Amino acid sequence: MSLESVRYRRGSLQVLNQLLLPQSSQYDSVSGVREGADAIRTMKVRGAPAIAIVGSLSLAVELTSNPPQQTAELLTFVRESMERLVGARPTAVNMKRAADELNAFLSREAEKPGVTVQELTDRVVQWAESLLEKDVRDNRLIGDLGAQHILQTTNAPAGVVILTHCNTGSLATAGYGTALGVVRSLQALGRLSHVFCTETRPYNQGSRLTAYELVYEKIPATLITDSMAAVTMRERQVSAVVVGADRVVANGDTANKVGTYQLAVLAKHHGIPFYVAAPSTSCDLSLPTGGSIVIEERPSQELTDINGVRVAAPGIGVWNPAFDVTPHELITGIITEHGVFRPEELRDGLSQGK
Ligand SMILES: CSC[C@H]1O[C@H](OP(=O)(O)O)[C@H](O)[C@@H]1O
Repeated sequence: MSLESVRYRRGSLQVLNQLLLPQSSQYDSVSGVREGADAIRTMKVRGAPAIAIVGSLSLAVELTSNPPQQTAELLTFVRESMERLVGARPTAVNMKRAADELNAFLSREAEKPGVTVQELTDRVVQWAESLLEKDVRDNRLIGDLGAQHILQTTNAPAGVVILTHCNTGSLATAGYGTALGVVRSLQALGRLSHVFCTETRPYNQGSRLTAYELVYEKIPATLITDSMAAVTMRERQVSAVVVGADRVVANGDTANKVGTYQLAVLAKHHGIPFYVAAPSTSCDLSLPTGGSIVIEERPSQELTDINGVRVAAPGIGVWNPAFDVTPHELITGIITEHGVFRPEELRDGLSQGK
């Protein structure tokens, strides 16, 4: 079984259908933007960085197979395609950032004298392709910087114990992962004792995806239910909680998988450091606080049903937000590819890292 969420070569994009994991490892072809948006909306593909990468590559494959003949047509197609992709899932900022950056890039390129529509199309495709390598590079930096920081600030002579939530590994990114990247770097240093991963109801990214990644890489780990987080922190010598992010805003408030906020409250209560691991592509400094973040609400069946079988009482009301916002006061540090910052240092830290 493979841990690659995406398989891409120019003109061909395949995504690992994460709805079928861990039972089966099936790659589905994505031939264009509509299929890319559907794969994101249905959560075949998920994870803030992976959403932006698959969305952008779905545009690249469509442009490769059906290149516009006029520059004006290209500009309109790219703008409308990115709007469609951004609309697939609203909370993670990565796809919106990619859309804004690509539209700005293309506008600048289109102003250059004598540039042809084919040259512009090629530059859009190359721009999308560059996201793959950049994401893996960023994740390895996040992993190494986060591991070093945790080793320097925690006393864990027998090895570090990490509690993590949702899936933030190779299945949520182009590879290596963010919070799971920190786990991988600690493991590579021989300084990881154990990982506790939460089930992460209702989509079960923890039991289906993170557990799959940890077993695959023979990283010592234990699956717990979301409701076991408090007793695990009290009785299992957790050194640090490390989670991912879908949108970190200017004051450090962070939207992440629902259940993250309560982990932060529990970590505070138990005196355990709480870290958000996220690339700068998951940061949105245009929003001053987390109150402005749109929280996606998903179909009630994702909560009431298991494998298509209803387990909740018929007729009960359902609230199924996919994310919650952790206030910056509960966050010890934000681990980025530019460094580890306290929430109040984030804006300056990112601007200096550019
Ligand atoms: C590497 S960030 C992954 C981030 O995205 C997940 O959300 P979803 O599975 O709904 O796309 C979750 O919030 C993770 O922390």
